[in-house]
Amino acid sequence: MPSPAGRSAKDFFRPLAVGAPEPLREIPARPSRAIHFFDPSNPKMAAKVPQLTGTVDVLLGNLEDAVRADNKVAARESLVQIASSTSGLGGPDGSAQLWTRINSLDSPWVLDDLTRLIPAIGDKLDVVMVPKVQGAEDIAYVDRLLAQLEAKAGLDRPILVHAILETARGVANVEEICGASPRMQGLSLGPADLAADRRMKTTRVGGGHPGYLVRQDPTTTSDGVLGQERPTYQQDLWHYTIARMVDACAMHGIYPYYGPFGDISDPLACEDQFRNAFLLGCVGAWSLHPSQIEIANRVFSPSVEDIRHARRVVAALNRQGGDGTGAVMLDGKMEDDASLKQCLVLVELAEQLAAVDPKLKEIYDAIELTDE
Ligand SMILES: CC(C)(COP(=O)(O)OP(=O)(O)OC[C@H]1O[C@@H](n2cnc3c(N)ncnc32)[C@H](O)[C@@H]1OP(=O)(O)O)[C@@H](O)C(=O)NCCC(=O)NCCSC(=O)C[C@H](O)C(=O)O
Ligand SMILES: [Mg+2]
Repeated sequence: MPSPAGRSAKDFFRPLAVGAPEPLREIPARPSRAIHFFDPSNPKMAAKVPQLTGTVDVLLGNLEDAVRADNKVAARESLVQIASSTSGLGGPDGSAQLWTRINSLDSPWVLDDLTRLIPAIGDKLDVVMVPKVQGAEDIAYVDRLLAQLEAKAGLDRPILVHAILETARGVANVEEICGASPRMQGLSLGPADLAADRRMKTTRVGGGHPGYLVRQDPTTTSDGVLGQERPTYQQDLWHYTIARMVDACAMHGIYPYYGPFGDISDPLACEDQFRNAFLLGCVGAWSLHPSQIEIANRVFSPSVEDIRHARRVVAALNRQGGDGTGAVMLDGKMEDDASLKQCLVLVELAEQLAAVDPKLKEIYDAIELTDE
């Protein structure tokens, strides 16, 4: 059966242009806890890039929304200059990955974004983020164009594609978007555009809303008097979309991310939003301001307690049968093959992060298990 993008299984991993690099069979699990956005046309932000390179997993030169229309060309040119001159940025050996967010596919800038960036800095660019993706057809367009540009530039590794989920149609088509190309690296939630497209009645960039709540039922005392206290509980506006995104990504072996949290002055609520996403299966989030990098790095790294517990479960199941099967009691709780699999997700993530983050490696290496 053809894939949604129209390719049969046998052609799925064929390059889309003669001379283009072979598509990857598996998307590498490169740490990307914070995708840090900067406007390359803003001299102050551009000047901060070299010092951010050692502190963040991904630096993203943003060309789309938040870049003024009269700065689009300057942003693109500045990104070329930054990528060419910043050591440790981008490419297979970069200490920080280099991503860009191109303009939307219906904009007057996107064609020049791709035709300028790929020949100039295609060897440095790890991922191209595509905004406002509606369906597999949008990915197919970018896929073919990238293949042609890669072939022309003589690149030897494929540039990956990341889609932002920020239209109602995009959400409806989320599974076909994830499976549209072997270039698909992941998805981010774009809560601001999605809210507008859905005609939600919010005015924020991500996060919760005090009006979206559940109120406790009225209580009555034994003599039938109505209680005064009716606590309310704020609900998560984004739970449904993030859960759909996580399932679609997991099904296709690619990575889900929470997007932006616009209230820079509320680090606590930002941390909560990021943590909800982490617990639901996301691997990272966007950082819009340098202060959000530390929040994302911390939240999307498993805690010492999580890793200690996960290793204890692995050790307990191994002690029992040697092959990790069966069931054991640990701290009064049953642990079996399924909890072992969850623990392994955390242990593997810790190993991947420790490989790029020496401080974290030291912390994880120092964890002692007391059961043996
Ligand atoms: C939000 C900001 C406009 C705030 O900027 P500013 O007022 O300058 O903040 P500060 O004075 O606190 O900044 C301190 C210094 O840090 C530099 N800075 C600020 N932000 C960044 C950054 N992202 N990268 C690098 N450096 C940064 C400032 O220049 C100050 O420097 P100095 O004076 O020399 O000390 C600003 O942070 C900003 O514009 N951030 C990026 C916004 C962005 O990318 N938005 C787009 C993504 S969200 C989106 O598109 C919505 C989504 O698509 C959806 O639909 O949901
Ligand atoms: Mg948007």
